[in-house]
Amino acid sequence: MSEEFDVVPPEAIREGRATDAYFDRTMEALDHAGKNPDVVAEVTANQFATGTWKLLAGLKDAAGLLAGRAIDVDALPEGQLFDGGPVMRIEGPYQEFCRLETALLGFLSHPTGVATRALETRHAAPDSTVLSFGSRHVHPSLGAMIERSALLGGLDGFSNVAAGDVLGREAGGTMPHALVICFGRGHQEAAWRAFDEAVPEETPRIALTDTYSDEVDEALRAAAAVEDLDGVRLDTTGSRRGDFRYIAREVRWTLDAHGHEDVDVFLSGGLGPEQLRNLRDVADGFGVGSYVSNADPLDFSLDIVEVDDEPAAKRGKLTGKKSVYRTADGGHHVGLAGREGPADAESLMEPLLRDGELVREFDLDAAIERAAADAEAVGFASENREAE
Ligand SMILES: O=P(O)(O)OC[C@H]1O[C@H](OP(=O)(O)OP(=O)(O)O)[C@H](O)[C@@H]1O
Repeated sequence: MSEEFDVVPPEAIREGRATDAYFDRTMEALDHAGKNPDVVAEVTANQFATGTWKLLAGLKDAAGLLAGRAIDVDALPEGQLFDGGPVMRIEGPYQEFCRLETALLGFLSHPTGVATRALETRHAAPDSTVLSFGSRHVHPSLGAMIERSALLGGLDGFSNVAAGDVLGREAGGTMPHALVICFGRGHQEAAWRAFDEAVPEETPRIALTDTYSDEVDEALRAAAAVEDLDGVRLDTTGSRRGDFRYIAREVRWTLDAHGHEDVDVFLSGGLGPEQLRNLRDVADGFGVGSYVSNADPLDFSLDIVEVDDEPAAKRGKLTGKKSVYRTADGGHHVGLAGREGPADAESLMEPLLRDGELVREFDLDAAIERAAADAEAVGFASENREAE
């Protein structure tokens, strides 16, 4: 048995080996015919606006893949919302990037799906702490992508430790049921105290209080057992849940009644935007997993739209190099490049590579800020509420 995991290595991705085989055949056929036309190709999910905003993510890795090839690339900035039209444009000899299409689309499609779900989640509870707990649901090689996309969408933190190493940020979390169970039924205090004594001072003391018995009872016991307890987490199993909002309210009420107003209440387990809107006034924070991590990838495709300066495309696709604009009223407009755009509109495509050289810096914090500001500009939150 091989000791290697079944993971395509980064070098294979960079070399263009992580490709659909038909691109290898295409290269052979083009070489055989002595053809390598200058093309313009665009990455697009929907050609026309659909009324559904998406949040562009994955651009840093996409740029890293395309760097070093004799091509010019323009793209929307990472953290930009878009609704129809291209997010990236590649110009150059087709053979320079033919075999990279598969990995390029993957680098953009999956993070964009995850980041968009994170943004929806963020807007469902704008004033709460929301952490990404979902890396357990996906292949471990995707951990950093999941957590980076979750941050881009506005979540406050994440749980995957190795992703933290990749992103240069520290993972966070509370405690699992396994810790409490290791100390045995009836000995929850021992688990909470061991945690308090063992973890670094800066780690928030948040006790999991749903393992063996009633949440209200365990929350009070945790508050009594751990001096300066920061919070309790309820992850009540679905079959025992009844009304999670009532359970959270009762826990909050009882903690307050016993003088523990400063102990926060965190909730987790199967939560998404709908649940967060229902729970945000009775809890201080949430752990959200599958709703974000299990997002469907957005269906991006790469299409040639010009060959040797002439409009071209397969039928059903719009020919010609395009420009993308944010209009003054927060709308998204797509038009042919070189034509006049709407009055007072901001053109969104920016240079990414020039002759293979990276000409843009990637700053995750700046992208997070852009996503938040653009969501505001396009009315993402109110649109989301209308969709309820
Ligand atoms: O339901 P999701 O939104 O995907 O949330 C991710 C996980 O976080 C919670 O687990 P917890 O940390 O309590 O794990 P444990 O039961 O293994 O201790 C929850 O029960 C989920 O398993």
